[in-house]
Amino acid sequence: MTKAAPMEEDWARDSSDDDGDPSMPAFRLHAVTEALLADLDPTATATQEDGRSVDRRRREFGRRRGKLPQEGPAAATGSTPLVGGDSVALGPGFAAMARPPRRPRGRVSLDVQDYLDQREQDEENRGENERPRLELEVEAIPRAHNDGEHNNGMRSLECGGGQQRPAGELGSLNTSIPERPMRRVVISRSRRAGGSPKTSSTPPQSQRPGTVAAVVTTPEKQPVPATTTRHRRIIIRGVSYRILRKLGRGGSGRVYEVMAPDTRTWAFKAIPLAALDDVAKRQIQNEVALLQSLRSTDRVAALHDWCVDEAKNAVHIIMELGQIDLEHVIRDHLEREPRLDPVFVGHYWRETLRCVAALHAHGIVHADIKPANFVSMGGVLKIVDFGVAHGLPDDTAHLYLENPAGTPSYMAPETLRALREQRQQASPTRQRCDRVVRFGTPADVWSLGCVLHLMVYGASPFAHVRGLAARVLAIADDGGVPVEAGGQGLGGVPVPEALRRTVEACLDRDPGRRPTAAGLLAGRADGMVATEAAARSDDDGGSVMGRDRVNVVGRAIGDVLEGMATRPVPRTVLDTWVREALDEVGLS
Ligand SMILES: Nc1ncnc2c1ncn2[C@@H]1O[C@H](COP(=O)(O)OP(=O)(O)OP(=O)(O)O)[C@@H](O)[C@H]1O
Repeated sequence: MTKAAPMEEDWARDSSDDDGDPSMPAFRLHAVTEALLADLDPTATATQEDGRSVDRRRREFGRRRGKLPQEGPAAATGSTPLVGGDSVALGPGFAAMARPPRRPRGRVSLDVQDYLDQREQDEENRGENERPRLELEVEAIPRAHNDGEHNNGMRSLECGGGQQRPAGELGSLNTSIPERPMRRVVISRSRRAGGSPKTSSTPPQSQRPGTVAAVVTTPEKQPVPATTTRHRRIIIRGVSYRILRKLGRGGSGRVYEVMAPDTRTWAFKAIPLAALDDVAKRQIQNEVALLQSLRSTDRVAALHDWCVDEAKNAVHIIMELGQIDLEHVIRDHLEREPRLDPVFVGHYWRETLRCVAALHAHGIVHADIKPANFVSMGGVLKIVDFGVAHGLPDDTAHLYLENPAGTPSYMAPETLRALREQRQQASPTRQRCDRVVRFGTPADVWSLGCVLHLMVYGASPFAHVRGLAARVLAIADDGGVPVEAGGQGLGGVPVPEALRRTVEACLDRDPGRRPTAAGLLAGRADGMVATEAAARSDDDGGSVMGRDRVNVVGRAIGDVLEGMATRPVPRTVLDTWVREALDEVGLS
């Protein structure tokens, strides 16, 4: 059976992929990996390499001037264009880490440059069979959990043929995962050098040294994959989608906007399997299964199609396309007007509540609620990313998870505490069944409270705590210190009492005392916690907006008009907006 390495795909070769993503939780970086990365001294390596390159070039010039004898077959063989890069590999300790030879700086005439490039390439080609294959071995970082026991060791993934698996067969992927998994990462030269490959002279993938194809251990011809990507296209089960742009990137994969032959646009999520262990693969299987079961739920991005592409060793998902995620909505809003805006907060608070209530009604805990996982679709928010979501067994409020996950700043204290205990208990001899965590719908409500806090105060509740470890500790602190919501919101705007109480109720350290999403929606029209104080102070019987009714109505109508001006709004959505605006001020 052919050992397949992850393929470098055309659509994935997007230089913008490499930029830092603030929504990517650094938490997922295993501590050991962090330490190893900290050990790297790329400057030193580069200096040595530069030194070697300079020597080599000096010798070369000498030879050209006839001062030194020619050596090696490379000089005699004709030219081989320098394209792609060698498969570099770093063993443990990264002793072998080498940067690609640098081009000489300064004024070098073109022919000399070409000659040097060719020379370097020849040297590399000559050494190809002599050098052991260099590989980067890093700690495997399974998606969405940071599991000490399962991150060590070497991992290899075998998968046969280039056929797509029909839906439902993800679990039957032929994988071979030894006890101590370790991810094998091959870095092509173009990536390491931080540039994109030459487009003009790029040979087919199979000829390019240094692309991942070059490290497939068997020199057999690769089968033609059922899913192909030429000219930024992806073919999924016979349907060819044109890739239009990248929408986002998360811990598990990248999301692109694609267009089907009938010109309908969709979101395409590509989840590479190569970096995942068995547990993470089960999570993806779980994500797809949940998306399938939630097809009829109007608050979830609908699954359109999916497949496992073994040739690319990835799961490909086609789903309903959203225009923008809530993280960007909030960021744009705060940039435009860094002041607490009760209309804005009220609208998106109810939208997020509705999404989460819909999931909980289906007995599902999302487990990774954060602004980036709400996407606006036709004027309403829907939830994406069910990678770590779980169905609750029967009618119980909690389930037991081996691998609780999420984004630390939005994770509930009980989950973080359990994770900490897991880690303290973890030892190579312990059984996996020891490491389970009680987890339930209140954890999602905590995360919702964090989203609300962000909208009201401009930051998540523990954002002021510097450093991830310290922040995790602060959130998990069970010293009984309640989270207090301040009286002044963003821009010094006074926070309405009900809004403040709602933040505090959702961020109650005791999961049992938190309100439920459905309960909040069923209570007041604005989805806020009903409090006596709020009821007394608000002359409309409890609406948080009561005191500034006229102003709020005006702004709500302004928002509706603004929304209509920027994009086509279906009548049903418009009706919803108007109803909500009226609800907000108690006029419905
Ligand atoms: N259906 C969609 N329509 C539009 N954009 C989307 C869609 N799904 C995802 N995105 C964008 O892609 C980003 C990453 O998607 P997603 O959260 O599914 O990836 P992930 O790898 O599972 O992320 P995470 O690290 O949160 O687990 C989202 O934050 C969002 O901006």
